[in-house]
Amino acid sequence: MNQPTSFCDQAWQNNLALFNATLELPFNQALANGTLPREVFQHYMIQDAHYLVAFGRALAIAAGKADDAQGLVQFAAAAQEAVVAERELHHGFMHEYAISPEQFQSTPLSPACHHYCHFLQSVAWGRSYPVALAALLPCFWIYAEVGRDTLAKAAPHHPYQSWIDTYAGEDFHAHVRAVRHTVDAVAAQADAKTIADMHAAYTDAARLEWMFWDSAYQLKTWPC
Ligand SMILES: Cc1ncc(C[n+]2csc(CCO)c2C)c(N)n1
Repeated sequence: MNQPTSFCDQAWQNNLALFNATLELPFNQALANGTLPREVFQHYMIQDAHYLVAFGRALAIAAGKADDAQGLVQFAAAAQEAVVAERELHHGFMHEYAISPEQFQSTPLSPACHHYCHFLQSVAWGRSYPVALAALLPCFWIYAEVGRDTLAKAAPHHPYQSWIDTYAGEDFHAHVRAVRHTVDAVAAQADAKTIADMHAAYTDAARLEWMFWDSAYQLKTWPC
């Protein structure tokens, strides 16, 4: 008998067109061929540094909702890593791109970043552990797959090489496999309503990943 499709495999299939559209975004095309304007990467870096803190907070809340010690430890560690990654971004790219701490602090979240941050935190606070994990999964998984795709297409002597190496690297991919494994284990215990809510949360987050890059490429700010 065939193995039933896991939650993660099903979510990936359901959102494949959206993922392919993500790879086709001008931001990701230009990131791969090294032509992404410096101003766009700077804008993205500032927004992403804001995002990482909100993402870390959502992970910490999900960790507190874990129904076993393994989930607690896994997502508490991921929360710490997200914030450590944020500090590394500050000291690395922020320095390289001459973004001062004042410039970072005084730049408001773009509408897309604001939406994604608030979505993650409202799901983490207000929904069950399985639904919170499904909302957090695209952040890991889509970045890993975009990282691999970008590495395959990347021009030599790339200005954003360390970004690509972070997300295309085996360490990060092993981390993503571990998160997927936990999400599948949690989904295997969940009822049909919870699974449907998990799929909806996954798609919302995958769309917000698309919007985050699109917004960064267009240097979007608040209209008024
Ligand atoms: C908008 C946006 N989405 C996802 C990531 C990737 N990411 C951020 S934190 C983290 C987990 C642990 O470090 C991962 C995978 C990003 N940087 N920006």
